[in-house]
Amino acid sequence: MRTRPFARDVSRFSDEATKGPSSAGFRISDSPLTSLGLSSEEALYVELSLGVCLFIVVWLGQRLARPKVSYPPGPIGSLLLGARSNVVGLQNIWKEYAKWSKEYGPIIFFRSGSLNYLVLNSQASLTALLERRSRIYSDRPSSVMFGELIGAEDSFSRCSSENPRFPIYRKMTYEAVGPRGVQEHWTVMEGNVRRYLNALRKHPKDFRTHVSLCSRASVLHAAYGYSAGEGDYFVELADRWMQHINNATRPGMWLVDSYPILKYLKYLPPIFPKPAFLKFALSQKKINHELLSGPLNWVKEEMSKGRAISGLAAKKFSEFSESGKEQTAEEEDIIAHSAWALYIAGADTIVSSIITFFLCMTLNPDVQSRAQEEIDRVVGRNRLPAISDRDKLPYVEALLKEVLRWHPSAPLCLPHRVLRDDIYEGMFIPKHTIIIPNIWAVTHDESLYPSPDQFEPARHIPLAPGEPPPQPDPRNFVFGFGRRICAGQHFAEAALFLTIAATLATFRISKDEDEDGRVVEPLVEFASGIVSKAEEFRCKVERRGDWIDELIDD
Ligand code: HEM
Repeated sequence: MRTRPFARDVSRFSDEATKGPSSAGFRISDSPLTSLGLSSEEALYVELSLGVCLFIVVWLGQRLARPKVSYPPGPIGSLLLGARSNVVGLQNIWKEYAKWSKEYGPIIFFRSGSLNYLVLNSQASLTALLERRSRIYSDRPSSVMFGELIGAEDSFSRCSSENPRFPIYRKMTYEAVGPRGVQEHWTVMEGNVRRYLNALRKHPKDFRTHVSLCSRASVLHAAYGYSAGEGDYFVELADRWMQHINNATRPGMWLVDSYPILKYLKYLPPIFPKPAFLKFALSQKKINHELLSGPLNWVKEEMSKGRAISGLAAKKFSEFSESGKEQTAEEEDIIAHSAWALYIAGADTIVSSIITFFLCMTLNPDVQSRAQEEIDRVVGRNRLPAISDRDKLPYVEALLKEVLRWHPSAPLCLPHRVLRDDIYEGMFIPKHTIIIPNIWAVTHDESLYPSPDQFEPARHIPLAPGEPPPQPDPRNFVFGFGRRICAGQHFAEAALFLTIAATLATFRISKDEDEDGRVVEPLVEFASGIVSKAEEFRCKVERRGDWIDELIDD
């Protein structure tokens, strides 16, 4: 491993340097070389030459002491842009990365400007690095775009693992939506699911809009105790934010991150047109501010009127006022960012998975019938499935896992960064390399999931009672890794189960027909971006019978 043995002594040297030559008591005429008959100028030249030789010897020694390892294989790309030119602009880049494995192996290294990237395409490398070495692999890449230009470096999902805020964020969200905290939200989720079913009954073609409102309403309530309704401003704002940012967070997207000098273009006089990346930064900054402060101001206003509200933000504000401690601006900012993280990270990921579920049901009528048969048998037709039914519905549970596997809503996870130089299987991974965990490649790895493109929930059901399922649980990958694992996994699973089970209990999803009665095949394509959703596709959503009206009436 490469070490820097002199780094620790730097402060000592700089201390002496600041004292200056007189305090160090050193004068050129004191040099022992002058006693050998050399003039003071000659002594100075000799000493400088010796210094340079010593530096070269130490530098060479360090390089030779470094183990003989090479970088992992990968594409080189163009001279100026590195492999950035190979990745930016490609659709569904996770598939391209997975294909690269055939040429380079499961671990791929490439450069773009000043940045190094490492794509991990295999379960083995993800587990070995991001799980077992999570202490050094849980950092996030710093970004000129999202840091200096937008000012989001301290936000939860972007902050460094060394940022003192990081453990506080994790603790706050764990309390709010971890295995115990999530139970407080079940009733609200069930209410939102019932409203969603009602909307679906009235306007089945608009299922995407109903799914989006249902999921966003649940996370808004968990974060701020806010109840969202149709046409809600905060729901619309989060949708706008997602559309704006989803593609913008792709690794290698911003040239200013690879070439930070470009940031100085912000000082161009106004007569020059503003470059597109600066325009993006400005509008993103504005919308971030609106999202961060809007719902939080609503919480403060409600609390100032003496109204009791739930949610992470109100709970934390109340804890401060009850303790009698003055809350600092920094503490308020931490609460704001924790609540914001739930609001932002939570909704679109759930929406993506539920829309994937609609697509899978359109394509796989047999799977749908089998799940409905299980629900009818276990839950009956007199009530909607509740969270307490989850253990009793193994096929629905397997279907949920298969939705997460078939199209993970965050196919490339969020990027991690390694804090120091590392070596893995004889390959050198330099400090600050950006790690791209290719979740999609793992959930479509033929050796783990035979026929990976087929939607087959049975792969998650044990062949005999008490045995483990035949194929790995995709939840071990789709929610991320190590210390950065998704903070809302328990919340997400509960929301997904309730929405999927209730939809199956009450509606039938099938292929649509055109005006001439011909079957329309649904489009099976997914948008690129950090959260990837199925593109618009046609399907038919019908009530399973009149009896469902009684179940879903408010
Ligand atoms: C199907 C639903 C969801 C999926 C597939 C998902 C997936 C992920 C993934 C892959 C990451 C990155 C993990 C890593 O870097 O290793 C992540 C991070 C995160 N997720 Fe989720 N997520 C979902 C729902 C939610 C929900 C409902 C919430 C909150 C209510 C949430 C909150 C977060 C937060 C705060 C982070 C950042 C964690 C950090 O940086 O330390 N997620 N999620």
